[in-house]
Amino acid sequence: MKTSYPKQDIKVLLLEGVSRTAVDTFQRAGYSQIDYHTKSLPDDELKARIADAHIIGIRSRTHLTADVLEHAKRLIAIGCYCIGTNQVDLASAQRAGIPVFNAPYSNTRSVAELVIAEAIMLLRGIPSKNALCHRGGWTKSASGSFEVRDKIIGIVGYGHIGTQVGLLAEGLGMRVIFHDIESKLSLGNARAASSLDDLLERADVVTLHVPETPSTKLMMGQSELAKMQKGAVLINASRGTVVDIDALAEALRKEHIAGAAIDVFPVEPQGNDDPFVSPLIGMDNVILTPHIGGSTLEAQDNIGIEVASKLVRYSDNGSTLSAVNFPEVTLPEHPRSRRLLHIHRNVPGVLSRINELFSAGNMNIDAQFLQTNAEVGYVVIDVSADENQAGSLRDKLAAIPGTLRTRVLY
Ligand SMILES: NC(=O)C1=CN([C@@H]2O[C@H](COP(=O)(O)OP(=O)(O)OC[C@H]3O[C@@H](n4cnc5c(N)ncnc54)[C@H](O)[C@@H]3O)[C@@H](O)[C@H]2O)C=CC1
Ligand SMILES: O=C(O)C(=O)COP(=O)(O)O
Repeated sequence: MKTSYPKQDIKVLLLEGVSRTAVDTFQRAGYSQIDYHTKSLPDDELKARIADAHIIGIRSRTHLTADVLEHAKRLIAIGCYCIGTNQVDLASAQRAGIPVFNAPYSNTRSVAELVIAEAIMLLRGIPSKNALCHRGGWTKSASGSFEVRDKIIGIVGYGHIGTQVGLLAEGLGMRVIFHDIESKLSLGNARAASSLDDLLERADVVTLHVPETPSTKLMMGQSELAKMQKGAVLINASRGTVVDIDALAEALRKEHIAGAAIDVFPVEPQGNDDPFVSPLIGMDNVILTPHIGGSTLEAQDNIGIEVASKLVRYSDNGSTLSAVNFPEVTLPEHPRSRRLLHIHRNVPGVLSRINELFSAGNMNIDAQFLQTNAEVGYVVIDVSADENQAGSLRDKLAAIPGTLRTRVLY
């Protein structure tokens, strides 16, 4: 699709080594200005580079705060090449008229598989045995080694990943209980625990699958860890803010918790080769992984295509389907019309001002799509107009009070 603003002038900034499938997807769609980085960028460099980017693609490490977004004067869309979107100030992006897209399921299975592997490893005490063998030691003993069969796995956050973990665990003969703040349909024989405390008191394996939100911040602190059964194990592949890492280190030192597998940390290095610091370093009974729960080639390749396609679709066509912070509008193409986009604060009177503009210009509207949420309204107008008329309409649309952004798409 040929757009009014030439695609070769649209700058795409891709960070954190997103899959090359993302680059291919952009290139195949005609986008050639791709600035690709394998790491996240320090704040200053991020602000400098985002200043003239039209599209940015990040993973979990890059924080797009209100302050950073202030510098993003030309940004039209953000792609999170992952599930979590906590690293983006979604409200600020919305107020700036910038939709945010992610890949809500592409790495779900990868995380679930890792968690199951870790549950088996931890209940067998493998991390310590492995570490000792590497040091030339030998502990051939069944002491502290258990089958997962018939053990209880307690899943905190029974969403996409949590339910997958539950199904896989049940396939291994585990008993599944879960805790969620929403009422959830139990899959298989899973049962809802009556509370988080109830889950912690009963589970042999506690695994966390909640998003980073104010309600999950440090939800596993000293007192919650103390409520876990002596000898139970903890897995965290959600977000580093969910567990009080010092309290966990202490519970492990005291051998109240027998082992842990931790994939996410309160502070993570900016990229490979940067140093990793954690109070858990050196603990033989802890599996430490560098935030790779979702890092399988299958997942990353799919994510690359999925998120880049959503960004291309928005940039080419205006579709915001599956945006996480924005009214969702999905649109058939009307190549014989001119397409104008108008993003505005959701205040009374904007739509009538838009319609007045078109009726005053005696212009035929071929199609109009509108969606609003509490904060923002998004209108797409297909109109029979020539290039000059469309340009002048855009200027008039931009002058309507409450306007956040306006574009002639094609
Ligand atoms: N380690 C890694 O590489 C990866 C980590 N993740 C993390 O896993 C998280 C979960 O992913 P999904 O399962 O896809 O999300 P989801 O949105 O499908 O599920 C999250 C569940 O947590 C529940 N929840 C929210 N607050 C809660 C609370 N305070 N207490 C109990 N339950 C609560 C929600 O109601 C929901 O059911 C993501 O937000 C992301 O942070 C996701 C993918 C890869
Ligand atoms: O999908 C998520 O939310 C993840 O945590 C994975 O993040 P990553 O793309 O590996 O930085």
